[in-house]
Amino acid sequence: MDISEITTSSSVNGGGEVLQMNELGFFPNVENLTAQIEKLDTQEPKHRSLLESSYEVKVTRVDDEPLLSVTKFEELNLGPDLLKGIYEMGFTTPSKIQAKALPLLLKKPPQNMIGQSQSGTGKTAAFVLTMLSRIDFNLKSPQALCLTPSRELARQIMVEVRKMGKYTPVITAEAIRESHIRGNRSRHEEFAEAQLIVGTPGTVYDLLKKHVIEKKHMKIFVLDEADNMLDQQGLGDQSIRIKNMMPRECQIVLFSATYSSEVRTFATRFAPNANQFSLKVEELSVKTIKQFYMDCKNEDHKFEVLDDLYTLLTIGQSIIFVQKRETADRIAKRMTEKGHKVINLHGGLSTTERDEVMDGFRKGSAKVLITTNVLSRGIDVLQVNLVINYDIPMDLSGRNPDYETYLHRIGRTGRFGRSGVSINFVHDPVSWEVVKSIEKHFQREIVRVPTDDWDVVEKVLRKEVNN
Ligand SMILES: Nc1ncnc2c1ncn2[C@@H]1O[C@H](COP(=O)(O)OP(=O)(O)OP(=O)(O)O)[C@@H](O)[C@H]1O
Repeated sequence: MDISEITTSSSVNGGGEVLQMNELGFFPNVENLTAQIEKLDTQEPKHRSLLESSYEVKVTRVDDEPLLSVTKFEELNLGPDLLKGIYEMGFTTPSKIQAKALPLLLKKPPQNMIGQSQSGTGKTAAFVLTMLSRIDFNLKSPQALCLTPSRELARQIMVEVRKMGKYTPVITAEAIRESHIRGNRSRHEEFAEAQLIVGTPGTVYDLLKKHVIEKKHMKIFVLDEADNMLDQQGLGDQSIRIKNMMPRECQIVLFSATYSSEVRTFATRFAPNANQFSLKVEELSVKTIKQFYMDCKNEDHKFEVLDDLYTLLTIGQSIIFVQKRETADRIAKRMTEKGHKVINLHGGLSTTERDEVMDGFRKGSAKVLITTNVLSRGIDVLQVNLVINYDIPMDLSGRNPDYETYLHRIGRTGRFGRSGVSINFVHDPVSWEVVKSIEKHFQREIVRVPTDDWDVVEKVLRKEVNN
């Protein structure tokens, strides 16, 4: 392909335009950056409250009763012990997904749910509250089970469970690979009493099979990041096997920010007769996350740009996503050699190392985290105001965009109405085409920032990040 003239069949900037190679590489010259950024600024007011936010959610109900949406947590008939926990967490008002989904989730008899809402909008609290309110605290046996794709997310959800359930007598257990030498209590003892379990599918399946986790009293089964958990190429088999072990009357609750159409079809079989929440594709990306790209000349230049970015700019807390573990290790090593303080997390580390790295990042003792897709979903660190896609997320072929992963990755910033910035590094025609496809798919502009004018970059980022 002649990369000096790339024709896009359609783009959000207008279809069929011819994009000229610029002086730095292959990529189009954005005529007036300032104008572009000003245009972005007018798209959505900053810090719009989530409750007031304009995105539309389509609700498909299993019964004909009018849709009840609450404005206060008190309207949900939760026990005073749960309300106390919620308020202590600083949750004064339910978010949109909580306001609409909780009345359906808490219904008696229970109904299944396939829930969707944008990243960082409070889906966790919706299913955690449901799990906690379904438990009979007098019965010391597993009653609520939540599966997640990563140990980091399982641990994070458990923190939310323990905060929310602080004033309840709930007994909890994490079903993730063990990272410590166990004390006197065996896993058998721990799980025999645990009422609410959060874990990853491999470990949960193992514990169910060995009857360490008893299943007969299970009342609610939750899949967080459900599209990922049902993915037939990945965790789908294990999730299905686990679901088949649950009692028939168990409530099935699925939540994610994304569902491809195939996965949604499968989800409706997995959770039959479910109330469904769905978002239009153009509503999927959070408006307070500004999306940029930097056109690098080649793979090596990407590293130079990264080094410059962290040398010349003051950046708060940030996550750099790469496609492979080896890249994470390599970039971390090179950044450290350049004097940057970075940490690195991927599936090749031991569980203890993973926990230490994540805990350090959450505490803020480390500001720059280099990682793979293992942390692309669900991780909630409110201070993260910049996400860098050092490698653009692509499918296994390495040529096509992985739209869902893109959305989840950039969703690690801009949590719960906060503003955030994402920067995509493009370095060849494939990565450029992929970024253009992503822009077109989500119908949200991805604006070029230069790699050679750091004053402009600083101005742009400072403006967005400090807002
Ligand atoms: N009602 C609320 N009031 C204030 N803060 C809230 C409320 N609900 C959730 N939050 C906070 O918002 C942040 C994002 O919530 P959460 O992690 O549940 O998002 P999510 O929708 O699950 O995102 P993702 O799709 O990335 O997993 C968390 O820090 C959470 O504590």
